[in-house]
Amino acid sequence: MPDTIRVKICGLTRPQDVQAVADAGAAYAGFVFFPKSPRHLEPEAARALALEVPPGLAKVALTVNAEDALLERILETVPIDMLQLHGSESPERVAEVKARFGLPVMKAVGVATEADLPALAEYGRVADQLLVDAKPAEGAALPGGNGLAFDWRLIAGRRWPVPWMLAGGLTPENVAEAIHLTGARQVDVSSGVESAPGEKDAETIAAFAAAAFA
Ligand SMILES: O=C(O)c1ccccc1N[C@@H]1O[C@H](COP(=O)(O)O)[C@@H](O)[C@H]1O
Repeated sequence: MPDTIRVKICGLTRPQDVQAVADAGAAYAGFVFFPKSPRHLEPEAARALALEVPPGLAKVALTVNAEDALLERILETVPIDMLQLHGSESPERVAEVKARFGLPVMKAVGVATEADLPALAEYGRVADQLLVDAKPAEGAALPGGNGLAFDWRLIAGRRWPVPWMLAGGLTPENVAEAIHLTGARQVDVSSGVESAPGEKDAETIAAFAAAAFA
């Protein structure tokens, strides 16, 4: 893992979002394939955006409990570098997706209390990366992308066997404190850099990255 902070901006929907993410010096650009999300893209639309992504910026496909047919359709259409599994996929399913599709897999794990932490160690044995996100409220429509933070002190000083990203309710205003408290070397944001659900804001993306790198 490089010494500098790596930033992921998730839920890009327009060519200007790709440009803003590249200009901000982010390391990952995320595309959401989940129809309930305001950031959802069909694979053909994602392909057009992915082709605009410059080299060096990794393209991440976010899915939620996707079946093989959807993963196949995405990967046949869109040049993707990493899969982000953001549903209730079991460790066995994570291992299966990794083996079947041959791409690095990042598994999102929701955290609300201490009781959620063992899952991180468990998924850390099968995933290539972990995404430590806030656990959504009971009955929430989306398993992520809700702008909800968790108590970062829960993971202060914790380490896992694979690289991990911090997510959940991050903004330009709080990302430096989140990094300081948790020791995260990678951060992921979606709604915290939007002017409206699904609409990324270039200035806020730049401000987020600058605050993370500071
Ligand atoms: O962004 C979405 O629409 C989304 C939909 C379904 C699952 C996850 C989603 N986003 C991921 O959620 C976290 C936190 O987002 P936020 O910054 O709190 O809005 C992040 O990892 C996104 O990749």
